Amino acid sequence: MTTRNILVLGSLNMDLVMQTKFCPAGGQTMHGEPDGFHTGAGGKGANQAVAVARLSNPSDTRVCMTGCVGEDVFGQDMLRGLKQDNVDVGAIKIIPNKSSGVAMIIVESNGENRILLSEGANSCVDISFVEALEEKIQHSDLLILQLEIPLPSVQKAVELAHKHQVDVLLNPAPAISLSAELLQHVSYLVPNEHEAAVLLGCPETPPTVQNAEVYADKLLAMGIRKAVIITLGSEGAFYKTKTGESAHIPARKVQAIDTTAAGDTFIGAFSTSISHDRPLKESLQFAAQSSAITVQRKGAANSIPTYTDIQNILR
Ligand SMILES: Nc1ncnc2c1ncn2[C@@H]1O[C@H](COP(=O)(O)OP(=O)(O)OP(=O)(O)O)[C@@H](O)[C@H]1O
Ligand SMILES: [K+]
Repeated sequence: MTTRNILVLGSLNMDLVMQTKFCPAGGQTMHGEPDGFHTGAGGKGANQAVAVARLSNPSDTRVCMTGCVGEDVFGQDMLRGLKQDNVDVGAIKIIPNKSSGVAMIIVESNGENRILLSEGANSCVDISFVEALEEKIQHSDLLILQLEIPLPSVQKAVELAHKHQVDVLLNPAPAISLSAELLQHVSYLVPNEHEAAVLLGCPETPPTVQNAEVYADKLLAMGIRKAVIITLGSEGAFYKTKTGESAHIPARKVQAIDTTAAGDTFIGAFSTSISHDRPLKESLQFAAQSSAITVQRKGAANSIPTYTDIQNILR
């Protein structure tokens, strides 16, 4: 059995969530819901690393997370959580006198969210940080990236991966338009429908199952090396490869309770499967199956299923 090494370079954030009947006005102090506060480790980078680790067979896959946290309790907590999930945290840098990235989330009882982000230590993932990772990138089978760290660092990482012929999966979130210079080094581009529309300069008209192939063709034409996979929420996903293979992967029909981390689960499951050279379509079916479990559970990283959960369901 060949061991695969998957490297995730990206963000680590602590979510600080407060539930309240309504938000205080300026200058006002009020109580939130009793027991209405909780914290949860997040950031797309860390969530995707957890997803890969949980959905891999631990005997044949090693997952390494790299990025930056601050010198604070949140940073320590995030490192501890990742270690519990068997993610290698040896390449995460603790930045002195910096706060970790945080998301302050106020959830009103009518379900409306207000979110304030502070990138904190994530902004320290600069070009020199990425240059120091060259050997790690070289010895990886797949590099997973998102856009919650500075863009020049993402560009540098794809260049290093290209230099060492390492496959890159890019989840272009949050959505921005990207240069051909960056996209030409991406093997697998995995946007959701909104990110696909922004990449193509038509944010008002996201793709649907019916016309996703047109969008996938245009994204492939921007230089993607192997495949474009557009996720479509409860409609599943659509993929097209450089060689012309395409299909709609339907989502499983389930009662969704909370779709947070669905996309991260999808990417984690797909990544571990494709890194072991399983067929693309089979890898995407595994991804759809895994994320269908995530949407049936409340929460973010804690709602991502494990390899054993999937085995039990299949049994
Ligand atoms: N309601 C649902 N029922 C079943 N599967 C779902 C549902 N929503 C999402 N999924 C699965 O999760 C995958 C990813 O979802 P989605 O396209 O919403 O990603 P995303 O927008 O990146 O998600 P998020 O930002 O919430 O993590 C879909 O392709 C689908 O397979
Ligand atoms: K969830």
